[in-house]
Amino acid sequence: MPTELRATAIAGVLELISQPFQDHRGAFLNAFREQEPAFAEAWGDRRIAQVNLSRTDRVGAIRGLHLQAAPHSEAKLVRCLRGRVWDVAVDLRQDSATYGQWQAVELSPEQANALLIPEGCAHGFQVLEANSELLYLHSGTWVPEAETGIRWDDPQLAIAWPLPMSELSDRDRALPFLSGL
Ligand SMILES: Cc1cn([C@H]2C[C@H](O)[C@@H](COP(=O)(O)OP(=O)(O)O[C@H]3O[C@H](C)C(=O)[C@H](O)[C@H]3O)O2)c(=O)[nH]c1=O
Repeated sequence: MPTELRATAIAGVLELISQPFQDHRGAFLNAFREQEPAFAEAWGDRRIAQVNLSRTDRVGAIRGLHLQAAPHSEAKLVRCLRGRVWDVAVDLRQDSATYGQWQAVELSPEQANALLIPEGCAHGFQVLEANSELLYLHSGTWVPEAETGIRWDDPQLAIAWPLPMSELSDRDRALPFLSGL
């Protein structure tokens, strides 16, 4: 079954929904296939420069909202391998009609979905099930000096996180508000 591509209200922020191949042994999923139309349309001719995994244990924990500043902007394709997360993209492209808007999608292995966060959009997520694990495909390499982001609780964004925030890194606590960018 082909992967379905679902657009959101933010240009370039796309949900990809796949159909795992199930049999008596378990399941098999095409997590990325450059020649499949949905992936070709979503990822285009970007390269896969880096693949990351992260595990976040506590329900309610938030990571983000992060992006790399130009010229190190990168796209991310994010998939939940274990547990369940509420995944958020925030449009920070100055010239975008949806600047300052956010979109969220629940990711889980059961839903077999992934979220594409394009260059210029910040990414973050909240853990809905303990010990949730994410897989990231990055179109660019990590450049620590280019790392930036905005506060998860920015009043201008008013992101409707589903749970009370239970854990946050010191770095994320110190991120600026949109008004401070
Ligand atoms: C992103 C990254 C980090 N690191 C090192 C830096 C730290 O020593 C450690 C944890 O990094 P950090 O606290 O930035 O991890 P997260 O808070 O999960 O950040 C990520 O989570 C948000 C939601 C994202 O979208 C990005 O993928 C990324 O910013 O891994 C690396 O070695 N390579 C990397 O590519």
